[in-house]
Amino acid sequence: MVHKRKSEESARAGGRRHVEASWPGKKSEEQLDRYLLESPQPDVTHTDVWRVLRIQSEFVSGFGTLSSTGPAVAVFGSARTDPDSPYYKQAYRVGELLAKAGVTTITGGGPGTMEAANMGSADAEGISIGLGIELPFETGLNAWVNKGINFRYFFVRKTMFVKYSQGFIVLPGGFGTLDELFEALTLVQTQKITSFPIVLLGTEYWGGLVQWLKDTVARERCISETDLDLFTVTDDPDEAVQIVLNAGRAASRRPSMDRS
Ligand SMILES: C/C(=C\CNc1ncnc2c1ncn2[C@@H]1O[C@H](COP(=O)(O)O)[C@@H](O)[C@H]1O)CO
Repeated sequence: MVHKRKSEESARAGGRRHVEASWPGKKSEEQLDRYLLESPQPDVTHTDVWRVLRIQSEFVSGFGTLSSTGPAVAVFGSARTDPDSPYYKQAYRVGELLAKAGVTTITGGGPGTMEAANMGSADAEGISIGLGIELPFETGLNAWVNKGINFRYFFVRKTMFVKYSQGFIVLPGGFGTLDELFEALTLVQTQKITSFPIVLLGTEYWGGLVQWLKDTVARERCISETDLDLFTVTDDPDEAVQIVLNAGRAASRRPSMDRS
């Protein structure tokens, strides 16, 4: 069982959380952000141009805050995972193991799986980063993040996950988790990033998707058979962490791993 109260107190009392950048965002601003992703409309097109500066500043702020990040692994999974769920406990264990190995845990900074991984890391005295996202329904960073940033743009935030982590461990999740998983798979498949381990934790949960990738996606030649080797599936958090750490060590012996 995880020690939620103890760790909440230690995270809060120690004042270790450091939220670097946050944009509270008025409603009208949020609406304009939504327009950015919609088809061009005459009355807001000119604001898109100015919005680029806002996007740019989010990149600058993210790079600035995270540039000192040491070895790190990103942990993903459902925002809705209940503390009683076995997935929650697994995420906690992943964070704990990473911290014990001297590796930073990076999550989306939200509830559920993210909270569990951040808690496991914080309880083991690790560096526990949360890359939060501004949402119409505000959830805020969880209490176990000791270094946090709030992003407005998902695509800026996703760049940070890839740039500052050595691999992804992905627990059961919904659209958000699948988005993060498939972004990484696409980047590795297209060799935009190399030596990037991706581990799926939960054979039962991921089994159907993996089978579909094999039986339909690969068979229809929408991916190649070798693309199925770009990820590993396990039920063991220790093995998941080991796979990512071993791959990281192997990569660090190679001359270049530039993800800029
Ligand atoms: C839905 C709820 C809260 C949402 N809060 C989030 N905070 C931070 N990051 C989030 C949040 N929701 C999704 N994410 C990102 O996507 C992944 C989880 O998405 P899923 O659809 O739940 O699988 C996660 O890894 C985050 O990076 C309150 O229930």
